[in-house]
Amino acid sequence: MQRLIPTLRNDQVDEALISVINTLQICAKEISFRCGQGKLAGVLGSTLDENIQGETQKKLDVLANQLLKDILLECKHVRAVASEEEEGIVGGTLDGRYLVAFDPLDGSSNIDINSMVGTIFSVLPAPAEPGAEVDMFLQPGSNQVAAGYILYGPRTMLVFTTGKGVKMFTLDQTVGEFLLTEADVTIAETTTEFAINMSNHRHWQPGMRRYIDDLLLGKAGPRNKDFNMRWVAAMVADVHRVLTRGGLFTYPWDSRKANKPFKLRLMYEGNPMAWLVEQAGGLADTGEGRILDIQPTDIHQRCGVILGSRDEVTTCLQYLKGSQ
Ligand SMILES: O=P(O)(O)OC[C@H]1O[C@](O)(COP(=O)(O)O)[C@@H](O)[C@@H]1O
Ligand SMILES: [Mg+2]
Ligand SMILES: [Mg+2]
Repeated sequence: MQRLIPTLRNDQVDEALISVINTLQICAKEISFRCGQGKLAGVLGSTLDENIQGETQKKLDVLANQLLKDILLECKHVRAVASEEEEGIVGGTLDGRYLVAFDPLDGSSNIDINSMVGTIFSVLPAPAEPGAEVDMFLQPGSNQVAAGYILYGPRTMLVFTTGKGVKMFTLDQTVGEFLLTEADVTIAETTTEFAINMSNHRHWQPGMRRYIDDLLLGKAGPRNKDFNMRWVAAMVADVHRVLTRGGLFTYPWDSRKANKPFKLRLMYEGNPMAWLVEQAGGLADTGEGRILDIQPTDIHQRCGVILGSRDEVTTCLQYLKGSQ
């Protein structure tokens, strides 16, 4: 099985970008080890702090964030990093060619129950002139040069794209290396599986309610087929399932909080996952357009997410537009 660096070289990925991805896989092994240790290393539970998103930070959120920051900023090709857990950006090498945005630990509520969590990353080009201001990060997802995630599950996996399809690597614990286990991931066009937090049903827009209600009617309803539902409560694991066996994943608009109609963050969750899904032949939309086309105005902004199997996403969008 092929190792990470030779695979990247085969794809003619730029050496500086290879170095950034290599740095990310070093972080991944360290975070994977800490997740595996759990209580043995005293890393479970919450801190007394809240992050910039107003959410309680878990000890592992803080630890993973610190590790990624420290290790990435040592890479001379990294100009700056932006994290879900940091208010502003953190500068690195002033003439570094890349910017890295990350969700250090996605699915934090799963940490203490020993369920799946992951790290999501997005690499953007830095502007030609040296410097490090927050505005550099405000680029649409279509500008990404690499994006992916590390899933800390029963197996630790590194999944990414550099614009040449989606590749999956599995961490071989015996040699401590990521080995290529899926060279060209493709999402089936049709599916009978969906993922949504059903407890928010009463807060969705009417179109989304009608779409999900029709899925639940199965063979007895207008869709004329039975659907299965899954919800891991970690986008990284739900998207991994979609990439592996198809499906639709959505965290749509909801009316619970007037000032926070969306939950998922564009730069750390929406964009990297959208690019992966598109590279695997699927669709990724906000409900009003392609996620990758959004021009960000804030590094912490949130967006609606509907992604996965092409035909199912298209059908969902038709319900939202009231044409179904
Ligand atoms: O708590 P809910 O409504 O099930 O939301 C789960 C969603 O929240 C998230 O966990 C947010 O990620 P963080 O753990 O990084 O805050 C997504 O990964 C997931 O899809
Ligand atoms: Mg997250
Ligand atoms: Mg997180």
